[in-house]
Amino acid sequence: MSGRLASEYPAWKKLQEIYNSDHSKLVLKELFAQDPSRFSKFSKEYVSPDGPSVTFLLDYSKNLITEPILQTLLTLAREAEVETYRDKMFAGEHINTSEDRSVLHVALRNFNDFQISEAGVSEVQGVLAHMKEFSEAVRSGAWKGYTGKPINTIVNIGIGGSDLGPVMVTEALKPYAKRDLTAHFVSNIDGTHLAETLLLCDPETTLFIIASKTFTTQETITNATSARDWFLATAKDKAHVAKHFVALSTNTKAVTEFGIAEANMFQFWDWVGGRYSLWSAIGLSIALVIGYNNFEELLKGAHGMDKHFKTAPLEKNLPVLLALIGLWYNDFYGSQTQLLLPYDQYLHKFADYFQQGDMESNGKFVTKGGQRVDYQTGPIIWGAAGTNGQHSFYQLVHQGTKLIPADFIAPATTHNPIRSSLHHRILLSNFFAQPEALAFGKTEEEELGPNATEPLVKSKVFEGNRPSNSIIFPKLTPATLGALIALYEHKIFTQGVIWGINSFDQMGVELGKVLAKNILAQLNKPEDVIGHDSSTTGLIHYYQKHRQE
Ligand SMILES: O=P(O)(O)OC[C@H]1O[C@@H](O)[C@@H](O)[C@@H](O)[C@@H]1O
Repeated sequence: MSGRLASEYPAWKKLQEIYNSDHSKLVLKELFAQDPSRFSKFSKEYVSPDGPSVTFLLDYSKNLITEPILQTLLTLAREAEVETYRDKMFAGEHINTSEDRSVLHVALRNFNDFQISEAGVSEVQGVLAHMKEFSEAVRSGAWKGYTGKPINTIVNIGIGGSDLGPVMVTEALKPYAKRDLTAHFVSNIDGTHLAETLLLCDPETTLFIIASKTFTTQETITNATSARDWFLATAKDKAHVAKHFVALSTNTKAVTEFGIAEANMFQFWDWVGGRYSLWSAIGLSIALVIGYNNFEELLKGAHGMDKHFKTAPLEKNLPVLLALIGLWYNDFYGSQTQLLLPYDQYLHKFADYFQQGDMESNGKFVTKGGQRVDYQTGPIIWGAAGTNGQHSFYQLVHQGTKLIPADFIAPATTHNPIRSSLHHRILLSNFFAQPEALAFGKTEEEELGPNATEPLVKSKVFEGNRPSNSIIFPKLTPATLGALIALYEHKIFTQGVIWGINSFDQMGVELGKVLAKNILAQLNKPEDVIGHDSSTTGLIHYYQKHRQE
């Protein structure tokens, strides 16, 4: 039953035994030498079941696994009832127990395949139709600003899940963008973020999209209020707000109180988690930038992966395989982090996006049953795009003292084939070379030359045996991106079920918010600063002494 300690499952204990007795024998160079069919055994092609064509190859052969280890990991998934919990999610059961909510981002991209009865699900199509109509009106120029000019700039104001998804996807799908519609994203409460953005905007031609599930988030409401003030300083009449401000939210009351008419609100529901919300009305900025039809392709690509996750047997289920391999390093090898390395400049926000997606979902130390876990849960996610990382942090990945599993992700074809795709061939040669170097390294013997000195030779050794997955797909299309995002979403889900935690709440973000609110009320005068430790008090006093308003 999910909510149990993962360490209690028989397969977990078996994995620990295997690790203890065998891990020093798991040497990639030898595993590949012993088994010429290792690649075909440990790689799988995903082909979308229907809808827009999506294919990719997942090669997981460069991992420190054998067939028996993989089988034991799969047994662990079965003991943790991953399939049952997956089906509960798709059925709309309230698997987000702490908030008593269902978890239904899959319902946002459901094209009549899954029967889900939950309040709001039947409204999804209506909101999509509203998004289509609105985005087409803005893109065509039919939607006019208060002086009759068409919109040429959009500013999405939101934070966390109401920012990162739209930012990542609009960057990733830039080749599909309407280039004369500029999109900005303001998230940080730091006034610099808004101020610098407004310098690039004209009130007559700018549309503000206020994206907030709760519509109470301090950063977003403060930024939205300041943006409205800026707009009204020129537009004067409050009635003009209707042409320049729309809201994406579950909170109709707060939206209308802010001054945005219900007709300009795009609804979603409490069963959409913030970090799973780009598929909902939160995706409006995506639809505006790449067009509604491309947005729908993104949804369909994700839906294809949902069907795969829902129906493929565990041993062929790609999100499950990624989850199990990641768990092997996280819980038995003691790996603290997981790299996401897209060799595609358009995916330069992919790791940022899944920092929230993974770390807010699985950064939990208590099971659903309230027990403190005695094993590691969610990994630290990090990464960078293309070869940039190679010239900065890869040194540590290759020769440092830590084991850092990495996912390499790349398209076979570029959207920018300059110089007959020369750049892309160089990029991909690195995409192929890095996992090879990580896995197989370079020995002292290979390094010995006529003038070799001992320390120099040692410093040039690559121990190798550093694991990675590689994902390669034909081209970065909206549907392919949708499938890739859903792949990682379901990986996170699978790991969360095995660890017995609730991947769908985020209690850990609350304490800081409460403390900041209290401190904000004390910032005026030194004598107001009470109830803190000496460090916090000292820091606030220093600020009060040096600030200039
Ligand atoms: O969309 P709103 O409600 O403004 O929330 C924005 C973000 O707030 C944070 O504190 C987290 O809870 C995130 O999961 C969420 O995406």
